[in-house]
Amino acid sequence: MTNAISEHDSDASTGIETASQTTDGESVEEVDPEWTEYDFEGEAKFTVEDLNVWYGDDHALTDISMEIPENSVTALIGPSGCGKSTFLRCLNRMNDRITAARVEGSVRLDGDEVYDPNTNLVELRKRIGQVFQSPNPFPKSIRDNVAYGPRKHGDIEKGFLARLLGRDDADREAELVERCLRGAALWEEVSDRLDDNALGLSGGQQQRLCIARALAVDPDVILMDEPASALDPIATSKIEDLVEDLAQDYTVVIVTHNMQQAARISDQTAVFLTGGELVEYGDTDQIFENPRSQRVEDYITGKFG
Ligand SMILES: Nc1ncnc2c1ncn2[C@@H]1O[C@H](COP(=O)(O)OP(=O)(O)OP(=O)(O)O)[C@@H](O)[C@H]1O
Repeated sequence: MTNAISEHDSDASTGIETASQTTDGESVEEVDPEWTEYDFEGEAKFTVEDLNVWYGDDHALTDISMEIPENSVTALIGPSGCGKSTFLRCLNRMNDRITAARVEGSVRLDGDEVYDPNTNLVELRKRIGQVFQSPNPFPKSIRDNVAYGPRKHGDIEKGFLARLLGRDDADREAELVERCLRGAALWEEVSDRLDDNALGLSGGQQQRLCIARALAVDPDVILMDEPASALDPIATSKIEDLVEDLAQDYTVVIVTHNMQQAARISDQTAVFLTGGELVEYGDTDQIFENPRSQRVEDYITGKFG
């Protein structure tokens, strides 16, 4: 499968690198559309076409077109301010919450247009879980954190009223809490204190709890924005192992500043560079061992960024 191509005017037929002039006369390598073509086996979970985002007059993402394969880990890397988080937020329409943000283009999830005015945002965000940079559990028990989404969406009925109406799902809830905590590799550490406050957990445990909370609404996709940046190396390594395991059942898209982490855990890597451009996208091994763009090579080898 060949993904859509960005619309820059470079010479794709020859694959020869071209250069354009910036306003200050500096020569900048132009993006070759072939660098963002990515052939992969299987189905695309997301198909992004001609995506542009502005914050007021600031053009944060420029003509992004790419397909994200299902049941795999896609890493988004690039220097600070290149639009990685903005791109992630486009996938579940979290940019809708930012008044200054304007989004144009198309994002399809399993073929359905995410930006269709009739898209049900509650359903969309049930299908797309999100984990943020800093762990943000609710100040409630471990159990309540995991069960929060299913209770809110009415998938689990619990409490006095549910008991009165004969709809108490206590067993289903216990099963769900265990399954999600196991899915987030946390069960062994907390199974004997499910009613303790989640804020008493370590940072790494809290982040895995947030992953368990995301799993509880049965999503297809998990978006992660630097989920390990606030964690120590041991907690980071647990999150990395977990991300690799999650990709067996979920489509994971992860923003990371840590290039070694992207190289370790992702199947494919998208490199965004200044100006909000997707400069190169492909198999992670290829991107790190044999990048086609000089700018990507310079970024990966630490010459800039
Ligand atoms: N809420 C916002 N309002 C206005 N401008 C924003 C907003 N969020 C991001 N931007 C701008 O959009 C551009 C891209 O930001 P974004 O946070 O997506 O980049 P990033 O690559 O994720 O950066 P970092 O790695 O530092 O988190 C930046 O110029 C940023 O200042």
